[in-house]
Amino acid sequence: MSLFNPETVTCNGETFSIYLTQQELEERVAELGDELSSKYEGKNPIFIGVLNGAYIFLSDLMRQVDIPCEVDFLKLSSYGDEKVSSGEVTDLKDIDADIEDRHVILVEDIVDTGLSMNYLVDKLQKKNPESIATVTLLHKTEATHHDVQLDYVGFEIPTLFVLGYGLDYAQEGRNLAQIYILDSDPKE
Ligand SMILES: O=P(O)(O)OC[C@H]1O[C@H](OP(=O)(O)OP(=O)(O)O)[C@H](O)[C@@H]1O
Ligand SMILES: Nc1nc2[nH]cnc2c(=O)[nH]1
Repeated sequence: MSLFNPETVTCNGETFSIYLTQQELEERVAELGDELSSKYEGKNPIFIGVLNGAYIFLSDLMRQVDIPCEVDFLKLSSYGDEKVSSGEVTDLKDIDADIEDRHVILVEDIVDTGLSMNYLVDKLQKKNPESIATVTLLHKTEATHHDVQLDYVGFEIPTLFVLGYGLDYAQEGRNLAQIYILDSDPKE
């Protein structure tokens, strides 16, 4: 456990309260790792992490997977430094691996409107993988209005802005070991 896990944090002048503890995160990530290990036994899957937000979740998740597997990353941006989506996805970095005929496990930190996940599954399908499964640590169920394929979900959460465990507010707060939720409405 981290020695510094406060109940509330201030980030860029806004206050956030604890929502998911380090222990809750560890337990759920271990469950997801077990499920993936069973499902992909003998398939040598490639995990594709979506930078920046998914890097902490992905690194913890992969260490809970006990079968041979690989990793690569891509990067998009739709939020910039804001709390609401710009409504457009910008490609910032593609994967380097050849995923043709491979079993792909696409890993996101959060599905909010669903724009990014929808865009990514379409983009990766064009590279002719054998299969694509999606994993997201967090899903804002009521905020999702794009059609999304979600195969593994860590936690369903309300439509409020969250911070920590890889998720930022204007690039800060990714290093928090727990997940915090904004005390006021994100659009205020
Ligand atoms: O479902 P959506 O409304 O598309 O939102 C989800 C996306 O938003 C975040 O990315 P962001 O653009 O904030 O970049 P980051 O991961 O570098 O923080 C997150 O990592 C997802 O990719
Ligand atoms: N940090 C952060 N990024 C997001 N991207 C989409 N929704 C969110 C959110 O609630 N928090």
